[in-house]
Amino acid sequence: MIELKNITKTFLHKKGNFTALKDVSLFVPKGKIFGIIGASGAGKSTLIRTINLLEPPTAGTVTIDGVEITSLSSSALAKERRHIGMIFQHFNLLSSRTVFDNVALPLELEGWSKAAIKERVLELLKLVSLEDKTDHYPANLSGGQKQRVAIARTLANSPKVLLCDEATSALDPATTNSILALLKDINERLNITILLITHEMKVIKKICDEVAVISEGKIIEQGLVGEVFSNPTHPLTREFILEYV
Ligand SMILES: Nc1ncnc2c1ncn2[C@@H]1O[C@H](COP(=O)(O)OP(=O)(O)OP(=O)(O)O)[C@@H](O)[C@H]1O
Repeated sequence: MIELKNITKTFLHKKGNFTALKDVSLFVPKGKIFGIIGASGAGKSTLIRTINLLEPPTAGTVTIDGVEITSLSSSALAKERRHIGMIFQHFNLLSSRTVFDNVALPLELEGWSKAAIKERVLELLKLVSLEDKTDHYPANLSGGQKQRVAIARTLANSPKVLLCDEATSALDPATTNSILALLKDINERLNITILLITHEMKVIKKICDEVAVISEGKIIEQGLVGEVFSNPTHPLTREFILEYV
């Protein structure tokens, strides 16, 4: 479903270039939850941003559901991007819009009718258990509620893939668990493939089917979560597991 082949990303600067991703290859099967774990500065954010080409790779290809998006024109890419949802650590909601209007935004941009928007937004808010907050503004919501709004908004376009950029890192442990449970529920109910990045092994253990460990821009280990936990081959993977247990 998501295939990265030989992705390299070099940031070009006058003071010197920096290669943040080095020959990264990954395959995320349809309907699975795939986690990428790494320490600060390992290249996680850069990697997840290359998947929807927010950060175009310097070399390598990205293929989503059979479409190699790295070779598309900008108009074709804009169309494909609608199938790729993304949520962020700091939610990225519009503070001047209510919960309802935040979720409605992608549908307004697609030219949906008012009646169809209302039906869809209420359905999405029910899915994330926020039916009672439609008229609230983001400033009056908890962190977990804000992330639920962001999830509902990104699901509005019925994406095939959901990218989660440290989606629970700003949340307390109980709220983290409820958001992870929601992501698992969405994955199972809507069959959406999820790729997430995190610095916490408990996130991987809780919902991921497969995991890759990234260090200094390279994937140093990957496999099924159960197998990597029972038989880690790289010292850094062992460190992450020890922090978890
Ligand atoms: N625009 C940029 N120009 C130059 N270097 C960059 C740029 N963006 C990221 N980097 C560098 O690339 C490396 C990887 O950064 P990245 O943000 O992907 O790491 P990360 O694993 O997500 O870290 P964190 O968990 O702290 O967010 C870092 O050394 C960072 O300084």
